[in-house]
Amino acid sequence: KTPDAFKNIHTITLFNRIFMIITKQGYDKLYFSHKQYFEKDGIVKQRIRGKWYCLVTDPAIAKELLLKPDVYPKMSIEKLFPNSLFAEYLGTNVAFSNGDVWKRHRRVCNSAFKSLPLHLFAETGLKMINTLETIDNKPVEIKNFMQRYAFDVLGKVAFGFDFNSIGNPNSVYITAFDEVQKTIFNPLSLIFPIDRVPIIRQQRLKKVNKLNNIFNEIINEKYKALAAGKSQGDLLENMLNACDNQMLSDSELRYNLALFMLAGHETSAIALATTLYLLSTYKNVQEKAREEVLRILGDDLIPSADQHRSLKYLNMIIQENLRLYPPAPALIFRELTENIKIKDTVIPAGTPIELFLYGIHHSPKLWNNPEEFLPERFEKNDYADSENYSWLAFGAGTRTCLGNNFSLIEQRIALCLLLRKYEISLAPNSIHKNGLKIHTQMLLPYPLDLIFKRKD
Ligand code: HEM
Repeated sequence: KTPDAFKNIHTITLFNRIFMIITKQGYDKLYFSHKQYFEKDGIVKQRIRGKWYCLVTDPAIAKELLLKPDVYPKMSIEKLFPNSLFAEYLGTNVAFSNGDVWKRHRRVCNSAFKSLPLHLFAETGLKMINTLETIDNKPVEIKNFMQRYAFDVLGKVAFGFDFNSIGNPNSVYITAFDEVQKTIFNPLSLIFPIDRVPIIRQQRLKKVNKLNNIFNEIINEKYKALAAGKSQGDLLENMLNACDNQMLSDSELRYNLALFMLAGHETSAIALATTLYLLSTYKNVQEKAREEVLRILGDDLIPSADQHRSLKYLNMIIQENLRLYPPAPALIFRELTENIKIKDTVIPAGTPIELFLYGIHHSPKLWNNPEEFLPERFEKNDYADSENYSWLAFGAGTRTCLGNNFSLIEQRIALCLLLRKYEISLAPNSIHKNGLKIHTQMLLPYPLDLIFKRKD
């Protein structure tokens, strides 16, 4: 029986949600097919495994939830996916913990992310552009290519390790990661917890263990390198230095490395793929961005820290892309420890709430012509200016994305290198010629072939 509190809130039926997942419809469809309710009430509900969950697009509620993490803590993975391999793989980490445990993890991670090693980003960027050179003028499936670039950036910058997936698409590392990603991060697993079936669990556990062994090996190699006085300035090294007084155990370190791979790989790759799609479609924007890159960088291939800040137009493009196609279209569930009032409805304590930022980013109440790609709308604002909670691509408040600068550096380096060298176009007869086609909850575009024609 639906409790009174929920009676007036529109329901997305379980059938509807399962149908969307099976037919690979993205979060864009979820918003547009229920837009009238999101716009009228700022909230809809769905019932999963006997419990009501709410999806919220009201920016005032977003502010309330994000500014009071103690009242609205993140729901633990164990509660979200009980006994799942997802929970086992990610353990206790900085993104899913709360309170003092989160503070301890975040302190160590903050010290690692504080000074990002630009030289390691640059190294991987140059490798990426040199590989592209060998496929000059032929269609490149850019989502996969950018996944490999983002994977190698994480390897180098976060772990000081060369995964070499740009050089070798079948590298054992990316294969091990993909296998885990495909099997344990399945959107249907929230509804059907098939991980608990013993035979399936055993098969999947083997894949998780294989990947965990890779992470353990990386940590051990790093200990040895540090003992031998070898330093690269990567994040793992900074974390180990910050852990002198045992703030994180080895397994907690591993859980965080696994989390960085999860949080920072697909997100950045999607952001780059969708930006390149936009540049290939809006040639005037591409030309203006190229002109800025050449003007600010001169003969430098990789932007310096100062040049990163001066790339104003490129930053506007990146920000507008993250508004239109937020790679994390919904935040991790928060669990209400107090009742919360939305319009005239009181949502009772205990209800899981998901901030649906795709809906916030596309709301006509918050944005003029929300479906249009207009980098100029960010002319006067910068990333920090999300005061009205209408732009939340990296979240907000104390739980804001730890890797936001990491990803922005990675994106700017790739875009500078590509814009300088190539004219970027959609491949002829692309399925995306009338708009980007997206699938799954992560806003992944369907295979996206682009042509990179060398500019002389
Ligand atoms: C375009 C790229 C990225 C996007 C759009 C993105 C988005 C987000 C968002 C929306 C959150 C907040 C989640 C919430 O409040 O529920 C978040 C948190 C987080 N992100 Fe990112 N992220 C990106 C890249 C990265 C990278 C590259 C890393 C690491 C290398 C990273 C690591 C994290 C971590 C550790 C948290 C949890 C922080 C905490 O709870 O204290 N992210 N990210």
